[in-house]
Amino acid sequence: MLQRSGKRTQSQVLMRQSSILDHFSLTNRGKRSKTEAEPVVPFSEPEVSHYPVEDTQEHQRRVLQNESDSYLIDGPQEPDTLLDWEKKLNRVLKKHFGYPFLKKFQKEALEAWLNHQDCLVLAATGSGKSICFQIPALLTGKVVVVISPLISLMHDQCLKLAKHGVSACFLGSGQPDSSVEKKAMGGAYSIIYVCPETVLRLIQPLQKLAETRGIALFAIDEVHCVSKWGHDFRPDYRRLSILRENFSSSTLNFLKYNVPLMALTATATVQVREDILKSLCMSKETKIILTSFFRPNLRFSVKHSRTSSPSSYRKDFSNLIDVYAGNRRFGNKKQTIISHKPDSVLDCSTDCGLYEVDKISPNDLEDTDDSDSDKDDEVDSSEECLPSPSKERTMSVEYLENEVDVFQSVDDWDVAYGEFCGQLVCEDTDVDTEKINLLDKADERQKSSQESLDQGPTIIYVPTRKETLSISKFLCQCGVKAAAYNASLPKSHLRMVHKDFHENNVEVVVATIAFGMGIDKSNVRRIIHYGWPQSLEAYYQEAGRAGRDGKLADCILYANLTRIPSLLPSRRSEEQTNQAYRMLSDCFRYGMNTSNCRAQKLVEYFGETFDREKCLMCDVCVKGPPNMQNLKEESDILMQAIAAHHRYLEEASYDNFSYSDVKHRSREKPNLRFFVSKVREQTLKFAATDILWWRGLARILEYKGYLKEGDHKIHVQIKFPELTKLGLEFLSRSDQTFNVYPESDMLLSIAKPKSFSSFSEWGKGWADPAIRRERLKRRRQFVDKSQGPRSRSRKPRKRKSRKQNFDSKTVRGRLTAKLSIKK
Ligand SMILES: Nc1ncnc2c1ncn2[C@@H]1O[C@H](COP(=O)(O)OP(=O)(O)OP(=O)(O)O)[C@@H](O)[C@H]1O
Ligand SMILES: [Mg+2]
Repeated sequence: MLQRSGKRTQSQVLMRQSSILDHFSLTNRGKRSKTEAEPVVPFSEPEVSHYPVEDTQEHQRRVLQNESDSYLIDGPQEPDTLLDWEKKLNRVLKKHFGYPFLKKFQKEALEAWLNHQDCLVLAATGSGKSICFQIPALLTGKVVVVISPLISLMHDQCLKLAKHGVSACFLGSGQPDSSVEKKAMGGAYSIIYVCPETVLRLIQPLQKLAETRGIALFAIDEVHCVSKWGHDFRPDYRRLSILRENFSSSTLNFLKYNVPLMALTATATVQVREDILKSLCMSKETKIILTSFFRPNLRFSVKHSRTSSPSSYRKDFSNLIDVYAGNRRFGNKKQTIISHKPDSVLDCSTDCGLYEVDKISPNDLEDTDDSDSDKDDEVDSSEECLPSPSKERTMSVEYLENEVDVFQSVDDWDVAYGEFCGQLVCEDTDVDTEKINLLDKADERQKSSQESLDQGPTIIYVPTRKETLSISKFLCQCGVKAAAYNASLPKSHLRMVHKDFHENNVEVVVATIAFGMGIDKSNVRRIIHYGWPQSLEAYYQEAGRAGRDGKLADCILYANLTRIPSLLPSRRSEEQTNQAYRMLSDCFRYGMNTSNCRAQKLVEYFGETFDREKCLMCDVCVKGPPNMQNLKEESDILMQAIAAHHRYLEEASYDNFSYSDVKHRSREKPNLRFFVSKVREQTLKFAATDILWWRGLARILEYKGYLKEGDHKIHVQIKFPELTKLGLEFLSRSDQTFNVYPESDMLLSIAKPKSFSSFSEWGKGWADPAIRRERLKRRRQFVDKSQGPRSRSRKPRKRKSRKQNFDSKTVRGRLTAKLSIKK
């Protein structure tokens, strides 16, 4: 029975010196003989129950025998054993995980837990956060409840634990499977993974579990999902404050201490951290364990690409194709790339280079479009690649809308519940500690900047579902074992791709963000982002799938650097939209950066002070920044145009721009393009300078605090520039130099002025006074001629009327008119 106890204050609780014994005081547990042989407990795939429900007690006894270190469970403990808990930890670590020692942050997290403290662990992707919450179960024999956002993640972790001899189960949010759930609540598993929706439903049974077997810890993994300011907000995570309320010593009188909360993430900005602490009602004494987010073995780079067509694919993936398909392409072309078990849903044949999901019943397809009208012209639809006529549909590009996966859904697989019984297997851990240590040294990293990568798979992240199919199809046609992964594909397919990926049967997974969090495969060698990510949090989280064995890995972002990225569609409040724009803007700036070490930019984004000068491996560190340029003249002229328009300097000496019609036009909010047209009009020298270049300069000026956004909204790139006070000061200092590194878009506009111009040649011509005069002259002649009898087709007349419209209404039209009047 659960009883309410008299209230005990937190300070009273904290006054008592805690000891490890407090954690080991088990209830309802019979003593066991140390000589008893360890049972061999079979490991099961999800949804296979090996123990009938009534065997729960017996099962629990066996689990405890198998998993926990006897001296920790059975008293009485000798004093030296208690003091030397580190030794015990190391023993558990070696026995179950095969690691020689704990990392510093892991030890700190465990110390916080031993002190009954809540703790927030912020550590890099792949640093080993999971062990922080897994070990308490092994040390105490109590249960650890882990709240996790995805079935796939929970499944993978249970599977790993089973191999490490730890029993675990996962409870998704689908139809409850009473047997697994009941056994879990009866204490049959050492670790229970549960999605937030389900844990909210299970509060009472969990309270009972806390009284019987005991709950050592609530771990909230991927805790950035709590925050509205994060990149992966889940409303159900926010309701997890219920854990603090319901598992505190003041609510449950059998508890001496609150059940500690351990929250963990690899991607939380300072704002997100504060939100987490508040939203989960974590205690004021919460220990914050902050380790470096820096991953010394990841080689970051950004490349320009249109990322939109097979011609871009050919160019951008040629290296990848060489790496994986080099031999196969020129060797035995007819070989079967993947030989699967007969029931596999995946098949890949090089005959047509197609990796297709075959014979998927319509019921399996969710959120996909039935019509074939949504054909993608860019995708090769040669006959052999088309789905065979069948009542059952074949999955192919034609059936997918150009939809996006905005977040990873909890039920990303076709299983909702699973149980895994621990059986120790000796596993080779891929972690090359020596290599990691080497890569932590600057000179070794510098050497690695040119090194080629070891063998291992690649993940390509794309924004839309359609691209997952078109790119994986393209790669398969080139002989690469590639698979698509997006939330609209059948869940059985997704599970199979996971399996094949982990078993090294797939070389490249082309995925939306649905294949993000929790992918813990040690030897992923490349993470390619093909298109702008929506935030640096998401980018770093996904990039973190690479090089988890500590060896060198590439993280390449291909993006169209000439385009301002847009937000992917999603339901957002106004506040969330602003935040989403802010995050996208940070991401855009990361791509535009040409002068700062990429790794430095990334870790500083998460509030870390980068303690070394550079990573020495990223594209910026290797190539070095471009030449610095003194852009004082260009900045002045742009800012003068802005200042003149906004009447800041109306009577001042900057009357190069005599805007008599400022008042008239002040109702229109002038954007950057407008000011650039002013500059072009006034200064012959800049008549042909591309808008891209000015866009870069405006961004730099905004970053320096000289310009600000004029419409008080958040844009990815400054849109309606206005001068700040600082900008006015800057403008008034004529002697000053303004040395800056041109950014990516500026460099591109210089390197390829034509192809990256967002003004047409026609438009550019209007900006050049000489060309404009010539054109107007020709137009007058044309008009004179056309006074006579004429026979005209409809099209030119239409064009003319559009032009007239343009002339009378738009800014450039007015400029033209003004100039022609002057003339
Ligand atoms: N003390 C240790 N010594 C060596 N390897 C370790 C240690 N702790 C964990 N690892 C290894 O680190 C890898 C990553 O662990 P884990 O999945 O817990 O990372 P994570 O920090 O949770 O990453 P993510 O943020 O991506 O979820 C695991 O495969 C594990 O084998
Ligand atoms: Mg993790």
